Amino acid sequence: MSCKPHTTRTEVVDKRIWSELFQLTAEYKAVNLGQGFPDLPPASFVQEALFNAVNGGFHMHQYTRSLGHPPLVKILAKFFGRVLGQEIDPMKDILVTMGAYQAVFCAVQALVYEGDEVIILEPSYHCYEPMTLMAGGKTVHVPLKPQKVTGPTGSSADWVLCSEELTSKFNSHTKAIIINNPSNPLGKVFQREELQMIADLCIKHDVICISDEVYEWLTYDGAQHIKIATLPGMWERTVTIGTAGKSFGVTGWKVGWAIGPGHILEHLQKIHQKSICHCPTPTQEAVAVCFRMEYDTFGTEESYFRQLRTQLQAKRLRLAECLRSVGLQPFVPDGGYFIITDISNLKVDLNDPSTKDEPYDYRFTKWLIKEKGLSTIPVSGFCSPEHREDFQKYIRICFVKDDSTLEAAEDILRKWKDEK
Ligand SMILES: Cc1ncc(COP(=O)(O)O)c(CNOCC(=O)O)c1O
Repeated sequence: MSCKPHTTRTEVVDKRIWSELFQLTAEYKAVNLGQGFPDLPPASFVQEALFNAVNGGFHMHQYTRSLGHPPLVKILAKFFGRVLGQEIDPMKDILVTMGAYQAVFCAVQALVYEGDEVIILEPSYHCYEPMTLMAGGKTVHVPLKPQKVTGPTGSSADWVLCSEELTSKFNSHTKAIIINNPSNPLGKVFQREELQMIADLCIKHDVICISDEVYEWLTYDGAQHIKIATLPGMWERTVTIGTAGKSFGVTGWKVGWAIGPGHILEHLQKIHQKSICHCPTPTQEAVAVCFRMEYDTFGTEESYFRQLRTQLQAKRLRLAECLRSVGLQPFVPDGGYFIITDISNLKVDLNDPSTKDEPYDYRFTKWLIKEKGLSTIPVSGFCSPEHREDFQKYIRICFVKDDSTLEAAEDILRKWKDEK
């Protein structure tokens, strides 16, 4: 064994439940409400855009501009310039990445140095912590706390950010805060007051905000998505991250982006150029076509994003009603792809000795796959060991699925209820 203290940067990355659950889901052919991808085809105009790109001539099959396909960065600058109310230089203020995942990676790798502290609000998307640790940073976790829920249904708005606790975590070592709005897994849409609290602390302590907004178009019941980069003094210190995967229902295309001031983006661009260098040309061309079409209808009845919201709102309601009807307590999300539900009143005999040392929700989700054929995700898997205990009585369920998939899940849950 090497005598050096560290042999790899991956030693700091703990094993997460994800791949194990995906494997079990496949092995048991479970109904998959676990992983966040639509199991239905994208809109026809989206499919046509890729078809036309692939048949658009030889240059569509060769390298394009490393930092982003020119037609794509141009329409992203125009589209988000309008949304952010900001002049955006397509060549300096944008980086196209392999999904939002790589945009987060470039931001953390570029901006977090050995010993820097990064504040992460929990439960949080699972890549933030390992990416920070691999960059030599230190993660500082602030849990969102559930307010007392009266009645059979909670809301993602019941999970609140404690001002005193957040304030206490900012110090001279704090380099960045990563926020996810709307959030995964809670579906929380941050209110202006909460974003202002975060902004005030970032400005006071000269901290960068990495704002993961992949669900930016998916807010329900009139909830408003506010981009923190639009708050006074925040454009110059915010990296705003998005993805075509969740915007156009094409998670397999892996086209994401980071948008922010050139003095920050130049560093992300260097990480990208010295790691993967190029993103695929055809999918970038197709996403550019989709955004040009949406630009003309944005905010009108014909807007695709508005129609997508309506379609997903109905699926969200359907799943919430099913969960309530079988005695579960869902927290109806104001945004995103997922509903979390409290499972503490479900009495099941988790008699699998192989999982006895795992958190309760890990054990429950494995039992649900093996015994009932339904795949979900444990919420404590979105938490650091420090707060994992507080989140072990919830599971995450994806409602962005074909109606036939939702129906299969409803049958399993209702049959289970009748057996009890
Ligand atoms: C908050 C967040 N950021 C980033 C990403 C990654 O985006 P992309 O697919 O564009 O890399 C995702 C993708 N969702 O993951 C599926 C799941 O939680 O089951 C995400 O939810």
